[in-house]
Amino acid sequence: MTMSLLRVENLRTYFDTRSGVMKAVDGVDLDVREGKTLGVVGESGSGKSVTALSIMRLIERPGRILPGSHIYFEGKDLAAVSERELEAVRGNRISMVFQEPMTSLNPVHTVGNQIIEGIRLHRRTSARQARERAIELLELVGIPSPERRVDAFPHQMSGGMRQRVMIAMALACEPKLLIADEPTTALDVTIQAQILELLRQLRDRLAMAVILITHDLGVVAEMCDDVAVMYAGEVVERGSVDAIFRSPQHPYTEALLRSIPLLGMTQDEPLNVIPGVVPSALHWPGGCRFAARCSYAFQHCHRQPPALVATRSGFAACWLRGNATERSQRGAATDA
Ligand SMILES: Nc1ncnc2c1ncn2[C@@H]1O[C@H](COP(=O)(O)OP(=O)(O)OP(=O)(O)O)[C@@H](O)[C@H]1O
Repeated sequence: MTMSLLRVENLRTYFDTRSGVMKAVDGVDLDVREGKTLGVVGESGSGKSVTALSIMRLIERPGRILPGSHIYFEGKDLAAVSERELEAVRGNRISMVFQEPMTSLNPVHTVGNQIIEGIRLHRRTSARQARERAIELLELVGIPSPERRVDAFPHQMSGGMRQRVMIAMALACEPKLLIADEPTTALDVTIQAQILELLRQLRDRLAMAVILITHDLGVVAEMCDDVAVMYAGEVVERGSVDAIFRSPQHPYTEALLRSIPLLGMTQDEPLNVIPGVVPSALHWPGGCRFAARCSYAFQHCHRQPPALVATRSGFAACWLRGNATERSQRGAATDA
């Protein structure tokens, strides 16, 4: 059994907007095992990015992480530590790679200087040593002629190369956990595959854990050990990829799996799209949030929210799955 590296419990992140309180993340539990990859999947707006940003405590006003949220990592609750303590973790023990490298890289500095800045923020090294380490990192992420590329500016590189630079920056301090939020969405399909392959190699070589946020269950199948399925600000199912792909217990997971394009399908064959839309984070429905789109829903589903309880594939929040536990006991159920 692999040890837990990160445990998120009852994470709630709300945004106070003019129209009301957006309950973007509303009681999320996650578990990331040491050296393993957790895929976080779900439709747009389900709260994946807000969850990732909350783990790093990068939520800015009007957003707030609510009391009672816990982010346990290396013996600390990151939801409760001081900003100063957090700075020692961020970019050092936990790093993040975002979707669009051009918005994260500074256009007026060379990529080398940006990597060096990251290294020197957390490590006492001379400028020369840091530059050598930057070249080493560029080589590690597969950038050709790193001695020359270290002095290049972001706009002189292709999208794929820039994403490699972002990964190099994230790895500068050999983090125990890398959070990658849709790291390949902005890239061409062939480059996407290369970046995912690079992430997989680096995870094994550096023995780090990865949280991979994606829309794409095909990517989860290839890359991840565990998966958490998010819907409307909650995790509705989680467990090992093998078990959940073989035997999904939540109707939403089932529907997502049915919507994966299969090899050999022609472009004009319709995919199984899930009818209906995700409800608004301003007004989550009172019962199961998926009930309005669920073909199995019965009356009770619309009234009472189901708890996340143990199933044969992991944990699922569905009244069809022997869900006798009330929501107030959710914590106990997820710890079981
Ligand atoms: N700064 C903000 N102010 C108000 N609401 C926000 C803010 N950031 C996110 N939200 C809301 O939080 C909800 C969750 O957003 P989030 O970006 O986490 O979804 P996601 O699952 O990552 O979607 P996508 O796959 O499109 O990135 C959305 O309803 C979004 O509108």
